[in-house]
Formats: sequence, C-alpha cells, structure tokens
Amino acid sequence: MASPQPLLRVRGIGKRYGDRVALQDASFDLWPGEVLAIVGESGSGKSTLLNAVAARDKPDAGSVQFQTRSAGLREVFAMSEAEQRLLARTDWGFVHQNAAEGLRMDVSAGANVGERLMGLGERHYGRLRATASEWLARVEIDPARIDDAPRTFSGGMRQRLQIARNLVTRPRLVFMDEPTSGLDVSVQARLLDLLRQLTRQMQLAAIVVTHDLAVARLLAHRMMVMQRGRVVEAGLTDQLLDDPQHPYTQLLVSSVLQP
Ligand SMILES: Nc1ncnc2c1ncn2[C@@H]1O[C@H](COP(=O)(O)OP(=O)(O)OP(=O)(O)O)[C@@H](O)[C@H]1O
Repeated sequence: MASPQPLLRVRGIGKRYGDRVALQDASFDLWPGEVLAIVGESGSGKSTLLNAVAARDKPDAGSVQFQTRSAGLREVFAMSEAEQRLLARTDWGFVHQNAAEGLRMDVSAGANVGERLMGLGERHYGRLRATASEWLARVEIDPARIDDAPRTFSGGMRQRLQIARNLVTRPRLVFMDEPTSGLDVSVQARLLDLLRQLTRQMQLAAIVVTHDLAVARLLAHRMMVMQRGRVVEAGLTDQLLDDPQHPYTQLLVSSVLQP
C-alpha cells in the first residue's frame, strides 16, 4: 500500500548570506524509497538546499518535516539538538563529496563502520566486527582491510567506506553531496552502480546533489533543477531529461549532448 504521508516535507525554505539570496522558496515532498536529484550549475544553491534540509545549516525561512518512526511528521528545526543529532546518526545519513569529511581517517575501517552502531548502543565486540566485515564486503572492500585506516585507501575505496559507515544503521534517508565527483571515470561508474544497487535493495530514500546529469539519470526517480537559488523545473527524471520545459534545463541538457 502506498504510504499516505511523505518521508520528508519541505516548504518554502530560503537562505541568505548577507545581501546574497542563496536559496529562495524551495518546496518538495520526498517519498519513502525515492531518490531525488538536485542539479544546477555551480553557485545555483544546491548545497545550500541540501544542508538546510539535512539540518546542517538552519534556513532563514520555511519548514522541514520528517516522518519520524515514533511520532509521525515532525518539524526538524523544532527538535532539540540532541534529537537532531540522534536522527543524523541513525535514520539519516550524509555522504560528503570529500570522503575525509565523513570518515575518521586515522581509525580503522572497521571502527569507522562500527561507530554508528555503537552510537545506537551495540557494545558486543564480536558482533560489531562481524557487521563491519559484512558491510566492507557489501561495498566491495576486501574485509581483510578491516584494521587498516582509510588514510591508506584509494579515493574510490574511501567513498565506499563512507557509504558503509552511513548505511550500517539502516537509515531511511541519505543526503549525498556530489558523491562521485573528483573520482576517475571508471571509479565513478562502479560507485554509481553500487549506490543504485544499495538504494534499491534497502528501499532507501535519498537526495543527491550533482552537477552531472548522467548521475541523476542513473540514480534518481525525480529531479529538481536549480538556477540562481530557485527551483526552475521539477519532475520525473526521464521525462525531464527527454523533454525539458524550462529554457535553463534545455540549455543544461543540450550542453551535455554536444560533442
Ligand atoms: N557560507 C557562505 N557564505 C557566503 N555565501 C555563500 C556561502 N555558502 C554559499 N554561498 C553563496 O550562496 C550561493 C549558493 O551556493 P551553493 O554552494 O549552495 O551553490 P551550489 O549550487 O551548491 O554550488 P557548487 O556546485 O559550486 O557547490 C552562491 O552564490 C554562493 O556563493
């Protein structure tokens, strides 16, 4: 049966930095298991929107409501800091473009994965290690590397470890900021495949910021296009890319198609 209420309900959020309007009047719903891509050129407000919705940077206006497991739709900014932190560590995940921001680079890969489970109260060493090992395999890292620090990993491995660290608590919503940028093309393709597989298997809802329409095409059910802080077009990914309506989206799509 379709869920009667969205997982996330965003209404009219906006953000200024001094005189600069970084984000204006953004609204959308995200449904359980749905992947939404936010696309647009550099400076269009994608990260501002993601950080506002993920409660990392409070917007100046608007509302963000999340469907909590225990108390239904709740205004995220009305929660206490402790409640927001718990949400961020359990039911939400955040995958940074730069894996070093989302990992502890000097502790072992196993500890990086186990940490969120410990935050939920798991203390049994054997179970923590077994789960970490399972997750390493799941993100295609050799479990024999469990005691190695991510500092010794390649860029692609670090990003896969960051994903394992986020998903081990089985969150329902993951925010991703340019998760594949800055990696070699072949590494990107493998990572995208993995993300697509995991989001589907785990029925994970995700908001993915990307400047790359191919990433949106591969991962996202729906897309929002941003220009100068505003959402100029939104819709189903295939429809939007095959038949863009807004001149700016038409420009984005045609610039990718040009040789
Ligand atoms: N901390 C800040 N202080 C001042 N201005 C900011 C700050 N963060 C963002 N901005 C401005 O807000 C606007 C939106 O920036 P934002 O980073 O959200 O865009 P973006 O689409 O994510 O770009 P990019 O792809 O380059 O990260 C830009 O004009 C940017 O210069």
